[in-house]
Amino acid sequence: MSHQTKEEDYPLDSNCYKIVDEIGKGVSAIVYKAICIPMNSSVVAIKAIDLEKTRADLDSVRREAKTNALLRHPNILKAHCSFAVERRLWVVMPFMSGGSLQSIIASSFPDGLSEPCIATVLKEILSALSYLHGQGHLHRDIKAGNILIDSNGVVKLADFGVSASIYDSSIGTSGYSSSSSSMRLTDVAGTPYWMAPEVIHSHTGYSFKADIWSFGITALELAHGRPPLSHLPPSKSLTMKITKRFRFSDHYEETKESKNRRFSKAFKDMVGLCLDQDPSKRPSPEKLLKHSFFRNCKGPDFLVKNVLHGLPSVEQRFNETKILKLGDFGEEDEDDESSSSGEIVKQRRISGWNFNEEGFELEPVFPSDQTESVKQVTFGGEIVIPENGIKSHDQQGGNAGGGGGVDKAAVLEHLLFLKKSLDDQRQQVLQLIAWVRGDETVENNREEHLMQVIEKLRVELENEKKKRYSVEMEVEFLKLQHCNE
Ligand SMILES: Nc1ncnc2c1ncn2[C@@H]1O[C@H](COP(=O)(O)OP(=O)(O)OP(=O)(O)O)[C@@H](O)[C@H]1O
Repeated sequence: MSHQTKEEDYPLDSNCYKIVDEIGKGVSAIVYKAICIPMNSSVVAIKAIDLEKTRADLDSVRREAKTNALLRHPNILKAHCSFAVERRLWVVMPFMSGGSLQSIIASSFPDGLSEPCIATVLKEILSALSYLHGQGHLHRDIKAGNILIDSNGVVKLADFGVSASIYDSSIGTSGYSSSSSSMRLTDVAGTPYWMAPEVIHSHTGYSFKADIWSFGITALELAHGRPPLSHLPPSKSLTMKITKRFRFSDHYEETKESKNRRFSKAFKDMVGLCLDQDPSKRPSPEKLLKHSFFRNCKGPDFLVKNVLHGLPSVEQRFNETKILKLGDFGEEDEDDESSSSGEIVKQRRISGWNFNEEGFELEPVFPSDQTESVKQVTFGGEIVIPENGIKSHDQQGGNAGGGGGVDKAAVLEHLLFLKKSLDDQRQQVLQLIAWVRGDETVENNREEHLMQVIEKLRVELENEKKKRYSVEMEVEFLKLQHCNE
């Protein structure tokens, strides 16, 4: 299996490439920075896809190569060539030195990018989407991780691993529902947090507007630094559960900066349009391009100055995330249903989520909620959270100590559980700090960057301590009350 673009003859032989560094890791692929020796040692990126991990998806891998070879647009990353190397498929592509927007925000913009930067990036993506849809293709995996940027601030949409053409007969009947008047896909593809509701309810079929939903989620991801509900761990079966990974801070706490951020009406309106539950009401890329949010967009230079300037290289950033992951000592697979500690957490279903335009967030919806939802998306109870009577700060506030129907034993159990989670996190941070401090081989500049990371962690730790203190107080209070009853 191999393919090559016509304009340049990149060799289809792995010996012609020299791997320089590892720069990224996806679910089933590793991305390398490499040089192509016969092409004047030009720098390339090689995505080595593990064909075994992609399981039966050889078709989609072929499709990616085929789709990619036919596309031609300034905002779409076109691979030079692809070929099999043992059990991996190497996709050789231009090296985008800024890496993905996801890796950029994770490293340097934890609270998200500024609106002018977001508008500038997203306008380019809309342009790519408009072209792609015009050619009869859906991308199906729009997210910041698939938006790459080069040293000149040029933004490109990448990763056609799950893209599909509605003209492609190779997908066959399993992929389409032909009963509707327009051709619609029915196979589940993409990454859970960014997936449109109709993609999850695959029996109803979906089409181009699923990309618009993911585009809206990507806008929130760029604005907040992470996609909505990303504190809920995804699972392959789309059953999202919180067991041991539930973090008090994830659900209830925002950072000071993110709390104080105000988004423009135009931005909120644009995202609201994309996140309409009814796909037919979501605007096309062309219509979105005319939205006032994109009116005064800047050029690539603006991104160079405001996003890329001072950013560690993509390889440095990748190494740092690897180091930080070392801090996740003993973290268990989120899909692991049989918890080794035997901890049983009661779970409570949520029926979907609402886009809260005012708060600029997707919010979980509980089946018992009486509130009228404006844009509710139902997931048929596929997401569950601990069932302990605590919903949110607002709902919890007046009831915690005053009776009023609160199940105190359950609250106590939940708070003790949270306390344990905070203890674990504290332990992990301490171990990480000790590990980094003890490593004398770290180079000076990296050390400086790591110190900043540590400082951030220290502040987080302080915040966690404060929270822990208030949780402990609450536990004591409830214990007392419990004993008195
Ligand atoms: N052409 C490229 N040039 C530079 N960096 C790249 C390139 N392609 C990918 N990367 C880097 O590698 C990382 C991983 O990319 P990859 O496409 O494997 O994973 P992902 O899209 O984040 O995850 P997944 O597709 O598995 O959900 C990206 O986040 C990006 O930083």
